[in-house]
Amino acid sequence: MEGYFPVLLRLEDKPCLVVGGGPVAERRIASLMEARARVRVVSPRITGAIRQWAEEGVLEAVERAYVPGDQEGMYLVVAATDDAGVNDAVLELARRHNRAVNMVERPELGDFIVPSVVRRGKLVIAVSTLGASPSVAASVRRQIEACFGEEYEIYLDFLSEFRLRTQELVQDTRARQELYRSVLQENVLEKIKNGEFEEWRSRVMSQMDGCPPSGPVSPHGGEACAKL
Ligand SMILES: C[C@@]1(CC(=O)O)c2cc3[nH]c(cc4nc(cc5[nH]c(cc(n2)[C@H]1CCC(=O)O)[C@@](C)(CC(=O)O)[C@@H]5CCC(=O)O)C(CC(=O)O)=C4CCC(=O)O)c(CCC(=O)O)c3CC(=O)O
Ligand SMILES: NC(=O)C1=CN([C@@H]2O[C@H](COP(=O)(O)OP(=O)(O)OC[C@H]3O[C@@H](n4cnc5c(N)ncnc54)[C@H](O)[C@@H]3O)[C@@H](O)[C@H]2O)C=CC1
Repeated sequence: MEGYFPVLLRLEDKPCLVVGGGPVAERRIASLMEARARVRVVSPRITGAIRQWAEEGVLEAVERAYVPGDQEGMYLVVAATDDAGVNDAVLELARRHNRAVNMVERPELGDFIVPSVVRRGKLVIAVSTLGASPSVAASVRRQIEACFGEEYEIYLDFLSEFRLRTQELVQDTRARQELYRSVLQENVLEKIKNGEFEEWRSRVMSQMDGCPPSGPVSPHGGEACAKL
């Protein structure tokens, strides 16, 4: 189980097939939908949650045994049945068409494995033990969750906005980097936690807006357009 390439895959609107409709399939479907993939699930039995998603129209559920034609046009495939023969057939056909497959019961045969994930808005932390122990992956994930709270979502949204604004307003690369570094030195996470953030943020952003192009501003709350 070596030689994996960790990536974040863009799946928005991509057709993805999940074969099988048990609890493991349900977990895969939930994360595919979070990535806004177009999910088709094929399985004679489906969990209550999958049924509900189908009724809400957020996925397509085909309630019968898998047939090869189900894979047509699919970008990515999850073989999640409890039948090794079916999972093998899914894998074999997908290989012939260069589709990426996740094999939930013998992951070493598939093309990718699914990590345990912490999401705080734009902060995404994926943990994997490469299948050695999913329980350890979940335990590490819980420890990380305790270290990186919800405040990171607001923090990264702000940094993203600040970065775009500085790119628009400050042409000089060095000045831009200095400005960005100085905002990183501000204790923004603390401000978010103790309720001072919104006021500080609007002050910083309105200083930015009031500046002539190329005029750096100070995020310290000092004078607008002051040189750093
Ligand atoms: C290879 C992989 C599949 C892939 O993606 O290709 C895989 C494989 C297998 N898991 C098994 C069992 C369990 N899996 C979990 C939980 C999770 N499993 C997940 C991922 C992965 N599991 C991939 C490797 C990830 C890595 O190692 O880093 C998570 C992260 C994501 C998700 O599945 O949604 C999610 C945690 C989410 C979270 O909480 O953060 C639990 C605990 C629980 O359910 O609470 C148990 C029972 C306890 C135990 O066994 O540890 C079995 C044995 C089946 C059997 O023997 O019957 C196999 C098959 C095998 O090992 O052959
Ligand atoms: N990757 C992981 O995290 C884990 C993997 N597993 C393994 O994953 C497999 C699935 O686990 P569960 O969802 O708990 O199993 P499950 O037995 O609850 O569900 C199996 C599903 O496969 C469907 N199925 C069976 N034959 C089919 C066919 N010909 N075409 C389409 N669908 C078919 C069934 O209708 C059912 O919905 C098991 O083999 C288990 O060993 C188990 C636990 C965790």
